[in-house]
Amino acid sequence: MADNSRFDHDLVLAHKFPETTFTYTERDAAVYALGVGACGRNAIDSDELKYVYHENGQQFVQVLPTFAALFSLGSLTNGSIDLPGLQYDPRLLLHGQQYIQIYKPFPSSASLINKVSLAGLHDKGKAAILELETKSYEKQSGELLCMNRSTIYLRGAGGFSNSSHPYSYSNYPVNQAAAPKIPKSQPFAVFEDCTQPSQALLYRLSGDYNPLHSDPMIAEVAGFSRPILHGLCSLGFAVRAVIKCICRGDANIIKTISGRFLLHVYPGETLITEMWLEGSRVIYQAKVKERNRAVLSGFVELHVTPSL
Ligand SMILES: CCC/C=C/C(=O)SCCNC(=O)CCNC(=O)[C@H](O)C(C)(C)COP(=O)([O-])OP(=O)([O-])OC[C@H]1O[C@@H](n2cnc3c(N)ncnc32)[C@H](O)[C@@H]1OP(=O)([O-])[O-]
Repeated sequence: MADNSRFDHDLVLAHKFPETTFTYTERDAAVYALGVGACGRNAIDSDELKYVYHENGQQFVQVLPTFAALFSLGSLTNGSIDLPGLQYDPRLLLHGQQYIQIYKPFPSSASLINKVSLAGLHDKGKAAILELETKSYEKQSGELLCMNRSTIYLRGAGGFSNSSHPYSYSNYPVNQAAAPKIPKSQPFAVFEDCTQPSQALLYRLSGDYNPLHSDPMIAEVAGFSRPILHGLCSLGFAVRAVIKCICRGDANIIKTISGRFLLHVYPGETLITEMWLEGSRVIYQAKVKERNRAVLSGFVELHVTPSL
């Protein structure tokens, strides 16, 4: 049992995060797109080539909406977070959820200013849950580009408050919570995609260097038979499926992305994304084919109701 006597929720809550900057280039956008499987099955895929190549030059490449999630990585060091009052074993950290609001399409390169705040902190007994909100502004125009809310699941770090009244703080609307009800009906669309055995090694080059995704010994300590895929990589695969099957390749109609990581994915496994359309909201669930287990579920909100 972890010693959480030094876990101080008031200290965590009082922490003021410094503003950080994040600069990316066209190359970063393309490396990210390859990391989440764009063009992985077809190098000339007309919906996806635009994220890695443009005939008039790299400055015209488009940026996937899930690229936004990278902007929030500045709060982490090697995939884990260090805050006064926060007591946990970084090897047991897992990504629980991600919520992204997109306010305008991303330029192919940009310098951003990130304003980070604590959006939630919960004692779940066996785990602590930390939620960080990152608002990213374009440095040049000062315009708000997107907001990320990352939920970090700290196994073994719960039990820091009175178990009859477990501590729970959040400062955002409940309807933005990530787990939608999966419809019982047949999915509107289904998309199957293979992750590569090297997927996590490629994805980490986009900035999440947590060794859980690359080091067999660390993965074993964390309770896995081998390194696991980044949650945000699985999210990238699932949202690509939505862009392809529902948005007809037009990612600019995506307004909000939400996902809850239900179970780990091993690089090399096949992801089957099932999608249901409810007006302008797409509910999705991704399963690993080899284990027939749901690994990710969430929703994508669109600016328009697609005419299909
Ligand atoms: C961040 C950057 C670093 C990146 C790292 C990665 O990519 S790692 C790779 C990517 N990530 C992964 O691979 C992680 C995959 N996911 C998992 O392995 C498991 O879902 C788990 C270990 C996170 C939780 O399982 P479990 O059996 O221990 O949980 P339980 O069902 O007993 O519920 C306990 C409480 O927690 C709540 N809650 C539950 N799940 C989530 C969630 N995802 N999210 C939020 N909350 C969650 C649940 O509602 C309940 O609260 P309630 O309702 O009582 O108030």
